[in-house]
Amino acid sequence: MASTRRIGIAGATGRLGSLALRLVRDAGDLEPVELDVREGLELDGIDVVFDATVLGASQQLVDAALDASVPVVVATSGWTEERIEALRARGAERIRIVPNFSLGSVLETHLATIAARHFTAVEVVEAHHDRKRDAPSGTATRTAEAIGAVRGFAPATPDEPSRGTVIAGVPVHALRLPGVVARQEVIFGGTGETLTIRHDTTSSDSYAAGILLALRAEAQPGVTVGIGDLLGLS
Ligand SMILES: NC(=O)C1=CN([C@@H]2O[C@H](COP(=O)(O)OP(=O)(O)OC[C@H]3O[C@@H](n4cnc5c(N)ncnc54)[C@H](OP(=O)(O)O)[C@@H]3O)[C@@H](O)[C@H]2O)C=CC1
Ligand SMILES: O=C(O)C1=N[C@H](C(=O)O)C[C@H](O)C1
Repeated sequence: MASTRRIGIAGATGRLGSLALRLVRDAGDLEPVELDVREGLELDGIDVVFDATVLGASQQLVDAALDASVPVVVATSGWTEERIEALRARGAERIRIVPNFSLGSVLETHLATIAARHFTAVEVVEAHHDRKRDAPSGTATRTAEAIGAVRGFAPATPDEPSRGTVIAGVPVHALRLPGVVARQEVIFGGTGETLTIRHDTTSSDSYAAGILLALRAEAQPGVTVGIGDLLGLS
């Protein structure tokens, strides 16, 4: 009989962490262990860490997991390409950083990288609930970085404050509003036309399948970004 995988969950009192806690509790093959980064980072007996906290705590947790050779699935936003490259330069192993667990969001970013080959101008507009602590979102940052890696973009009037934060040459605009869960539009501009790729998260239930997929997956060498590989996208 296969053994139960013990999942250490950091941020289990929060919105995403409590969803992960419930999913892991309800899964027959997984067992939850609540971790509080503020109270210490004892990872003995943990098979995989799931992190849904804030960037500073996430960095501490990743460091502790690397020391203890425990794989991590990072849900926390703020892991920019620059921070991920710094992890890789340290030889980090078995870290998966997932900007967004929802299938539609993963597809949106993937489709945007296809469209990026054909357009010379693009902007990203994201909207989230007003309790979100960070801006722009991890998903928008990752989407801009992925688009920017396909080809160079240069926004018109990049230095105007109302033109957003420019990430990898792509202006990113963030809205924070009650009534929204999460939404993102990637808008490409061309000659006489625009192409908008839009994803709406209507419930945090959209994260469930991706979380379980990542927690059950065999940990990959090095640092993996996203769950595209687990969905056959890369
Ligand atoms: N990858 C994805 O698909 C998704 C990612 N996210 C990301 O996950 C993260 C958490 O989001 P969400 O659950 O909405 O946030 P919440 O604010 O609801 O929860 C944050 C959790 O982190 C804990 N925490 C906060 N500060 C610290 C600290 N300094 N040290 C240790 N623990 C801390 C909180 O504990 P306490 O309450 O005790 O302060 C709480 O348990 C965000 O970065 C968000 O962007 C969110 C949704 C989906
Ligand atoms: O805080 C959230 O809610 C979300 N955070 C992630 C992000 O920053 O992209 C993922 C999703 O958008 C929900």
